[in-house]
Amino acid sequence: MTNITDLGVAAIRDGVAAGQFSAVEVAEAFNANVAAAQSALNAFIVATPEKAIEAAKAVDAARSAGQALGPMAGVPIGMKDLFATEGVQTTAASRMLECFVPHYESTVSRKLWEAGAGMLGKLNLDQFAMGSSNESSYFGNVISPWQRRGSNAQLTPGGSSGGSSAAIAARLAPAATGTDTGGSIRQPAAYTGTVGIKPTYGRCSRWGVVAYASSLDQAGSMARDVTDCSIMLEAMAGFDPKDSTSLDLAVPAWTASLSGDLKGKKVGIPREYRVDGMPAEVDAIWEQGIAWAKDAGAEVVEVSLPHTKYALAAYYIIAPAEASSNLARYDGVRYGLRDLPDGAGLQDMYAATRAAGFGDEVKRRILIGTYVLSAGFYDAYYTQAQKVRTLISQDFAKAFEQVDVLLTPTAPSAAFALGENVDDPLSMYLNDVFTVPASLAGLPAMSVPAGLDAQGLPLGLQIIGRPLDEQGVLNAGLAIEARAGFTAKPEKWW
Ligand SMILES: NC(=O)C[C@H](N)C(=O)O
Repeated sequence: MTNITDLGVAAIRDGVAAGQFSAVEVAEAFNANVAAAQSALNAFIVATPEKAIEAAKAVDAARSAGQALGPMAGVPIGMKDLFATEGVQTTAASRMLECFVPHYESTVSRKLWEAGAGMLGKLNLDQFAMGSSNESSYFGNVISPWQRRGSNAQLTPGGSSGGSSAAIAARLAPAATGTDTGGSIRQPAAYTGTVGIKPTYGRCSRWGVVAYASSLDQAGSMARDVTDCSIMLEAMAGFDPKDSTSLDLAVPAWTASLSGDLKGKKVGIPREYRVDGMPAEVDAIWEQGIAWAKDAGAEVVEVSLPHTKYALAAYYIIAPAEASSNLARYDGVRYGLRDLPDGAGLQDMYAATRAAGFGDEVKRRILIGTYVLSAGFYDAYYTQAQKVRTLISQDFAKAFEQVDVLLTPTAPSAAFALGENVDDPLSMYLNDVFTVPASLAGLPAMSVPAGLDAQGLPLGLQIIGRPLDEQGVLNAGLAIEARAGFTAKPEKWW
């Protein structure tokens, strides 16, 4: 029999339901992989093997009693450490929240437990989800299970959901939650040969998710194939009165309607995504993706998204602006770290707490955000960026009059080495060039693994859909997945 830890969400759930193995056996197998990989990969901030076993026992008992099982029954998952989990440390990979143990459960995680999933632990990430490489984590960066052929240089698993992507690729979890503000699900998925979907803004509740940039933050699912991502997203999504931006819409039966047949569909190729200096292999995989879309029956047409070149700049104004406001709550008074130097007054406490509790990248964004919102610069930066955001949304709306989905590379390169961009924030931000436009427009988008580059590293293709058309995105993803036949996995060195 195949190793249990090579199985995905659907296979585990169906195997447990059919009695091929127990949920406890599954949880034990993944718990063992988590423990064995921790010192090498650092994918988890806290492992919770007992939680995984507890949930598995409940599923096994329900099965024995002949009760109906949920859509994630018996599936142990990793939880990005940005989701509040009752009684379990929730850090956002920061010193500020190192000792924060919530008294409540985020809506998304609660829904997953209700669907029968169990928690393997809290996954590492970039601090407050700010970053593209995982190097801003207070708990040390995650190390990708992937390595370049013939090299043991350590690579990034992407970010900010890098613990999630690394854990899935290394078989420490069959699936994991992610959050995506400007690419944090899609880019790590692309770097690790995994699948990740960010749904339409408002599909998943943000209640109980540590806030970064509230008008952009969106939870989503990450797994090893499109079907598994779809199953998990269905369990996570849905209206939540506790989140004022949550969409009051029923969750469609995406998984039951999955189809990789693109006959009658139009796939758009945005001209402006052909940027100078992109590695030839990224271009080549994009061409390959176009051929696969045609093979699946789609008509492929070129479209224009004329304001694309302003997206990155607008994102790195809007996201820090919102972050500077959201992170004002960490003042040492209410919760989180408090640094109260001897004889200090209130202002000194604020300053000392924030100096000690935030890492450099978080401070950089608070500074940028505060600057672009300040009286003299608000119109020049923040208002301009909001106008650009509207233009970008209009570009997409126009393109979607012509086509059903868009196909692009997910990232401008394969995974880079740790340390390579860490002192150069601008080149780090450039990683997000293909992912931020869909974020600014609140559109559903996913990354699907498409192949390996010459160094043996995964490359991903991005599919962007109309608002609320997760189905169209998933179907196009399935069509690409079926043709890419991506089965590569990292060679085990940890
Ligand atoms: N959170 C994200 O979506 C990651 C993005 N690279 C950022 O730093 O904002």
